[in-house]
Amino acid sequence: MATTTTTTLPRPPRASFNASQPPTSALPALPNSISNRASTQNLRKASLLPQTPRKISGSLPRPSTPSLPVLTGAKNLAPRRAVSIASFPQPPRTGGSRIASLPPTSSLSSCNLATNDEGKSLLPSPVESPKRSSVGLERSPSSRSIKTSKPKTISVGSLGSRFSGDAGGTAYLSPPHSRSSSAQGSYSTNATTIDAGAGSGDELTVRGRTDEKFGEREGKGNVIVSVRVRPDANDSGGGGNSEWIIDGRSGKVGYGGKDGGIYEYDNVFGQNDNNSRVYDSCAKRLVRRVMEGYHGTVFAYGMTGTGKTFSMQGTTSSPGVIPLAITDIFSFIRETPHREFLLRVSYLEIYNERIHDLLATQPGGTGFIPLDQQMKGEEIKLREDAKRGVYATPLKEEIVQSPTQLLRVIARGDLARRTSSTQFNARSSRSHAVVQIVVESRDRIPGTTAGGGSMVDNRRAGITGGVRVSTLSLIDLAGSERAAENKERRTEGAHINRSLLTLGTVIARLSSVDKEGNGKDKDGNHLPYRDSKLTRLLQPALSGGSLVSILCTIALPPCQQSGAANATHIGETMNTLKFAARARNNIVSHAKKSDESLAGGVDAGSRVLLERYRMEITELRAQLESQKRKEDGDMRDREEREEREVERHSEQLLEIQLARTALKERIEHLNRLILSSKSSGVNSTRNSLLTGNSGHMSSLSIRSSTTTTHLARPFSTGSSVSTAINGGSSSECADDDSTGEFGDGNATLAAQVRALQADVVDKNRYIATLEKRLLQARRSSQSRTSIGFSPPHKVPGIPFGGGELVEEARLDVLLREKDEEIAELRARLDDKERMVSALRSAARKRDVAEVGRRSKSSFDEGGGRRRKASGSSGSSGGSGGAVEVQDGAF
Ligand SMILES: Nc1ncnc2c1ncn2[C@@H]1O[C@H](COP(=O)(O)OP(=O)(O)OP(=O)(O)O)[C@@H](O)[C@H]1O
Repeated sequence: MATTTTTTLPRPPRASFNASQPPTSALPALPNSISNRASTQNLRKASLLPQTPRKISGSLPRPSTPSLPVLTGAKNLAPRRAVSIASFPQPPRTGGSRIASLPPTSSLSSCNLATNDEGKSLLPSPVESPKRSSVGLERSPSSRSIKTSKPKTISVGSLGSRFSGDAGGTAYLSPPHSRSSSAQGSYSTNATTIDAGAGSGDELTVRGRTDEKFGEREGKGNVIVSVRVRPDANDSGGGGNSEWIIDGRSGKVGYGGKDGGIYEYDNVFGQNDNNSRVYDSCAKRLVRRVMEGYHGTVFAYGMTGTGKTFSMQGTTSSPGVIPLAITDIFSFIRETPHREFLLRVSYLEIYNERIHDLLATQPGGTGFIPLDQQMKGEEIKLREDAKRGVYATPLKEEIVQSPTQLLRVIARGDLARRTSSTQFNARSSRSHAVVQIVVESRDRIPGTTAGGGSMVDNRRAGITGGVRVSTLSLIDLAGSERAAENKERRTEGAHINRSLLTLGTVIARLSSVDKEGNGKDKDGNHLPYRDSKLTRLLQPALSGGSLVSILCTIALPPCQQSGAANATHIGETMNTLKFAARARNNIVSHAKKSDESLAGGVDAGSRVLLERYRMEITELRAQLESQKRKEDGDMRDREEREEREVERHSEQLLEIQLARTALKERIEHLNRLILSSKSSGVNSTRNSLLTGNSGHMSSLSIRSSTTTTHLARPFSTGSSVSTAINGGSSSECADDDSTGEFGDGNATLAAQVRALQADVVDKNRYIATLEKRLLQARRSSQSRTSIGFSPPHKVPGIPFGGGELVEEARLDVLLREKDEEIAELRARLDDKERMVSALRSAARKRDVAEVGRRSKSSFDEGGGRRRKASGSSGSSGGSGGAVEVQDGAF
């Protein structure tokens, strides 16, 4: 996973290791302390040296020389700073590549062995019988035999006997084998040939390499105890530690001085062994087993400043057990596609016998809760139940999905962890810190009994595989400090020491635990797990339910150190070595793969999270589906409603269409009416009657010419308009209006007047009709508007109902046109009326003139006759004139 975490936590630099100041701080003395050489020997016999008849395979190739190489201390080793794991760019992949890049491990990292002139060891040899030691330990079928009181004795000559003997020390062979440690006899694991499923259930059993010539089976066991020697920053390599034996090949560490002894471990790491090698040998297999379903615990033990935190956390350039384990966890997940995993992590510390949640955050996730506040709040307690074992509650657990995320979470916890400056470590951990990674896993495809369908189908059908839960605990213990200067440090130190002492006691008494596995020793006394929070928390691991790897760190006393400080340092180092030896001998692990809990078989309260999530997902899915069904139903209803709406709208549209068509037809009809009234009948006929009218009338006629062009013909000047002076019906006039009564056209004038009057009446009637229809059209338009039709779909750019508005607008335009037309017709009627009155007055004048002319001519004719026939004719003419006047006054 190519993630990078480059943030360097603002952690104060760790103090450089001061080799000139021996770490006189003490781990609590083991119950069986050794005070003198004799007692050392006894101790070896009694407890320190492997008490089980273990078999160190004598058949393994031995180095040609038994002499121990000199421990070459780190020359001018620069002080190193322990950095939080958050500062690691990305933990390098564990595996072959890393191992290949490791610097060669010294085949035997030890101090100069004190030898005599003949080259014989001057070490106070605990060897009692080379024969016994060379044969090694015989493994008993029962792991309990490991705790027999038979002491294991090892000759110095046997050191390194299990190694190839590469003098150059460049070939680092398999780490020393582990010993049997299972009560059921299924404990020792081979690095590559574990068959977890074989044998008794899921207990680890060894499948390969049972050849007895190898004696004890090679491979790693359920309990691995390793010792790591921290490089001495100031050691010039001059051999100041000549009394110490550090044999990485044989896994032995010894002290040849007073109260010394040699102890054997699964791994011994010297100054050249880096964190990567330490992880590979101590924890890699364990981590993989945890991923397969076993519980696993790794813890670092040692006095202050010896490198516990350095080993667990590491540095940017040399990541420790925790980041490397995280990398491996995710590698495993990647390599196991047929299973699905859920990881949750918690991080607690035990400080002054109180548990603090290092991941606790304020409500709402805003910031870390200071530990002081936590102390005031609800106390975190340890509880125990059959399923979960011992656990702390309430404790925040975070679900993590990537190595980076997991590293960040742990880095956050590191920041909150208590550290203080001690005499030997400027940033000494003052608390025991426990990272717990809970791994839940299950098969992606449930077994064939599950129905064989797809995973989704099976889940839908409620068929699910079981969930396996395992826990990896990574613990960095606090280092003790005896000579604390201030009170706070002393209080801390007292708590630390007490808990470590309890741990030592429990481990020491594990050897006497009865086989029933009830946590009591042979005398029926309970082991004092409850005497400290640390041992209580470690109880499941120490009592055999888990794979265990213990890394004990020591620092050899600086060469130049002497006196009391040196003695204290040596004493503390020996205590660590004894603790490690006891742990190795006494802890019995019969770790089993945890059961796969089936959803149906587990009550809701204790149901594993993965299963709970799975159930929740199923429930949510069901909810989603029912919601979808409901939504589909709603959608169908809505669609039906919309369809009905659309139908209604289209019906309404149709109605509008029909109404519009009807309106159009009406308008066309009106137009036709207007046109016909303009183009034929009244106007044309009657206007034609105006032909020959006097010129001054033309101006009146022109107004009508917009619609009747033939009116443009001017009246001929001097033409007379005839009037039916002599009576006669208008019809006659109409029939004969072109010639007039007198054949001179004057008679047509009256006919014209009549015709125009008829035209006016006609037009008035027509206007009334138009007005009536317009009124009707307006009313129907208003009624449609009030119905409030809305078009089914909104036309973009036109507001809702825009189609109707457009239609309305068109109708309005038409109505306006009609109004204008009516106004025009009225104007024309006015013209015509004026024309009629003008004609009338012209006719009157003409009639008057005509009457005058006729009177005059008859007068003239009467005077002549009177003159001719003696006559008195003047009176008759006057009467005649009176008649004309009467006639003329029509
Ligand atoms: N194997 C090592 N190689 C190089 N430097 C080391 C090694 N082990 C420890 N150191 C250095 O020694 C110093 C003390 O180490 P560390 O803090 O890990 O000790 P510790 O055992 O955790 O102490 P404490 O119990 O006080 O917390 C650190 O500066 C660390 O870098």
